[in-house]
Amino acid sequence: MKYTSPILLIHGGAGLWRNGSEERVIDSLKEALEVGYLEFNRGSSLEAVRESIASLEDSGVFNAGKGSVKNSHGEVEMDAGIMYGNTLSVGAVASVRAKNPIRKAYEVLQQGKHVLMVRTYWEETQVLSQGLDDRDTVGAVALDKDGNLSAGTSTGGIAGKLPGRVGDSPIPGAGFYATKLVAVSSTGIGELILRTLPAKEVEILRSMGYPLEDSLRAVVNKFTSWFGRDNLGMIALDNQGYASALFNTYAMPRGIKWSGGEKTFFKEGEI
Ligand SMILES: NC(=O)C[C@H](N)C(=O)O
Repeated sequence: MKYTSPILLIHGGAGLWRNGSEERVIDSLKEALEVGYLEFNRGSSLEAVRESIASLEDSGVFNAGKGSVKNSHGEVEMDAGIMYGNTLSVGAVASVRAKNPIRKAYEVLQQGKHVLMVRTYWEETQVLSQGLDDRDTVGAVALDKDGNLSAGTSTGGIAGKLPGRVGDSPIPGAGFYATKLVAVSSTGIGELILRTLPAKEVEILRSMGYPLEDSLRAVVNKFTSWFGRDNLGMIALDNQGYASALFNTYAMPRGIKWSGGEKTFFKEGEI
């Protein structure tokens, strides 16, 4: 569907969400939309993406930041990436410990010297583990009033992963991507996403002239035909204000806020 800018679209991860409390998840999405949207008053879409993701990281409800799952050594190692479409600037961190990995990714982008930094432990992270094994990755895409698009994703990865394992989330073209035309954030099984680069594929189709919704659908359908179901979710926004969110899993909590209103969904519902 088409929305009026500024637009902020976020997700809380595609998955089974078996033990997830729908109410807490939706409340956290609403809070993140609120916090992120405020940034449109003072910053660009990049800051809206950073702040909405930082809010989701702090909520403890998702597998990112405070709620990150543990690896096979019982430790937390997180991945995050952020991209500003206008300049194709990227900042990403992989296998790190920090309160807000998305802020560290933003710092890497602002410094402009490198794209991806690994294995830096800024702050010890409290492990929240109990009872919420279905919590999932978070991501955001935004379009500000000047027409600038940004995208970002943050995750604790996959529970029980080997130390040093890096997923798709900090890799541009895989876990996120943004240009002057389109912004995308992916969630799902990193080992499959890394081999197929669905965020970049959406960008390619959209830049060939296909509508955003069709581009996203083609990529998710191809992924499902290759690998089966329960492994991918994506959100995307283009510079015309078209937004879309598709997934092949049981649920993908998601929400959108635009100049005319706000919507949040857990399972069914069209963005
Ligand atoms: N649930 C997720 O989205 C996990 C993330 N894509 C990873 O593989 O690290």
